[in-house]
Amino acid sequence: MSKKPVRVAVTGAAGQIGYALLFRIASGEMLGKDQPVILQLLEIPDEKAQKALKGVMMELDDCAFPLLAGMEAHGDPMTAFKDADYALLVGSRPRGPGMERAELLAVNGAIFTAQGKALNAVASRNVKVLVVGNPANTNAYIAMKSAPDLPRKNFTAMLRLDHNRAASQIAAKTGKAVADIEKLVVWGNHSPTMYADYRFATIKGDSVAKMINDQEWNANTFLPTVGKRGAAIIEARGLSSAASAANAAIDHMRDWALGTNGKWVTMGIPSDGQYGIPKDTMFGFPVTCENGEYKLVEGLEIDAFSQERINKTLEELQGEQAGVAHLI
Ligand SMILES: NC(=O)c1ccc[n+]([C@@H]2O[C@H](COP(=O)([O-])OP(=O)(O)OC[C@H]3O[C@@H](n4cnc5c(N)ncnc54)[C@H](O)[C@@H]3O)[C@@H](O)[C@H]2O)c1
Ligand SMILES: O=C(O)C[C@H](O)C(=O)O
Repeated sequence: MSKKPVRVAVTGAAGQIGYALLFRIASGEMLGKDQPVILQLLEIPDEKAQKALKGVMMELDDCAFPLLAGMEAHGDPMTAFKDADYALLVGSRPRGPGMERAELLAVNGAIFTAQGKALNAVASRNVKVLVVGNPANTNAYIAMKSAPDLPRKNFTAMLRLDHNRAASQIAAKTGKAVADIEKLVVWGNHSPTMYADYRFATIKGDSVAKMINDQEWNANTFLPTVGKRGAAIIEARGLSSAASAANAAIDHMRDWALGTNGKWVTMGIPSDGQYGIPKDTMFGFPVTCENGEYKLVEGLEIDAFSQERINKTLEELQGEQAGVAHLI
């Protein structure tokens, strides 16, 4: 007996990340090789964008994906999000060279007010929402606050690209396999203030911190490399990350839906006050996932260096949050 299709809404479906994302969702990489999907694709109600969306849908058709049970093109979130079980909110403007992500709030923030309201009105009550559009943490906060009838825990921000980047840097430094890295976390904001923390990380049971044993490398190479990787990619590509971002979105949603078997991953989630992070702050935390729910890893020791880094990224997030009060 095959599973009933689930409805997956993706915004910005004709953009860079959308193009790197949709085919992997339709192939089963996000929700499993036994889970049929109906794609509900949202683009701006502009002739050129809708035409580009139709082109993407033609290519999806031409892949003859067995799991693609249906596809819809939309220009209005109120129809795009109807009965959505999953919503990947990518649609928004990317930054260019020399910009900080927070500068995008002026053009992107209001998108997430409207889309949060639409999710609140028409999506499944159990909808899992991932905000990718930058600045992701604050846009996820806006969407969550615009959807008062949906559980707060349904709304998340993408810190998984940062998590994957940190793991890749640690693998390179230690010469070990990236798949063997456990108990890694990236705290805070998807911005250069993020705090990639390998103090608890292990590789086949051995401490990563002890393997590396180099606080200077940690503070002056590892942290800035991970924190500024987005800008480095824009500098190199001339465009912001897309395939690696799509990959992170797949990882985030797959783990949330199908579980992590006890492995820690990083998700941007609304704080309930743990680690001194004020309630509702959309913050990168370590979580494990099981039965479609994430669970915060609590009780981790926060030393003076870590507290200083966490305070810095929290202060930045609180500033962004204060700056969008008019959008909620
Ligand atoms: N959180 C992360 O780790 C991460 C990683 C990479 C990119 N991003 C962000 O993701 C966003 C998208 O990046 P991209 O490279 O795909 O950009 P892009 O410009 O290639 O595509 C964005 C698409 O969104 C559409 N769009 C704009 N406003 C929309 C709206 N209100 N509703 C629906 N669609 C809308 C545009 O028409 C466009 O097709 C940017 O904000 C970028 O900064 C975040
Ligand atoms: O850096 C950007 O603007 C894109 C994205 O957030 C990234 O981290 O690659």
